Amino acid sequence: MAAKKSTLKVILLGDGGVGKSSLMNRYVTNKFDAHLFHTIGVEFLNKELTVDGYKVTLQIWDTAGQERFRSLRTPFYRGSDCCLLTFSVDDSQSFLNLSNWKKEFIYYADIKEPEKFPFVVLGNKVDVAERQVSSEEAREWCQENGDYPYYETSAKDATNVAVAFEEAVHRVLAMDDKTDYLISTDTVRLHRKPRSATTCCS
Ligand SMILES: Nc1nc2c(ncn2[C@@H]2O[C@H](COP(=O)(O)OP(=O)(O)OP(=O)(O)O)[C@@H](O)[C@H]2O)c(=O)[nH]1
Repeated sequence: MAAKKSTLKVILLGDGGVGKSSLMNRYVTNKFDAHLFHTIGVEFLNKELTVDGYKVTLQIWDTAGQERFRSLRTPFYRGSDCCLLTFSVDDSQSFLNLSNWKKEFIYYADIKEPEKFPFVVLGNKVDVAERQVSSEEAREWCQENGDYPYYETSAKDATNVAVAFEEAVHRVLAMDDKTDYLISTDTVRLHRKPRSATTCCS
């Protein structure tokens, strides 16, 4: 019997500065830092959640968007269950680059059936007044590329951040083969012992 898998790996990709680290930090720690340094290579954080009746440890991998760190990030693409393609709505170049990010991911993650792989697209920094990418343009791109879910997020004020990560989990769970490996909360029974008078031992 296959080992139970309760960890899902979700990877954030997109140009440097679009807000990948900020989105991860907002979701996991509910904090925002206006002066983050660029990521070098990759970093990850875990978050536990229950979606569709399944207990999941979401392992969120935040990658360095800057081109000079390409060779440091690509080895970590393999084994991803979902990819969050991220751009910033105030930076049209980051939107134009989504296709390159998708291609890079499919190649280095060695995805055999790209049309079946769950991508989710995030247009971040919607709190900023000067937009360069409209919601319509972004939705059109998502539709043409595989009907990907699209979320307009702000790591700064937390708009749509949790719902976007949860959608990533939904998308993975919707794939036939995944739920076999996850622990359904219906079948988990916690046998809690009565608390004893002595709570410490040396
Ligand atoms: N206004 C606004 N600023 C944001 C938002 N998200 C991130 N930022 C800011 O944008 C800058 C870059 O954010 P990061 O999270 O470091 O971006 P990144 O995509 O991880 O960048 P790399 O590590 O270089 O790939 C930081 O100054 C953040 O504070 C947002 O939703 N709104």
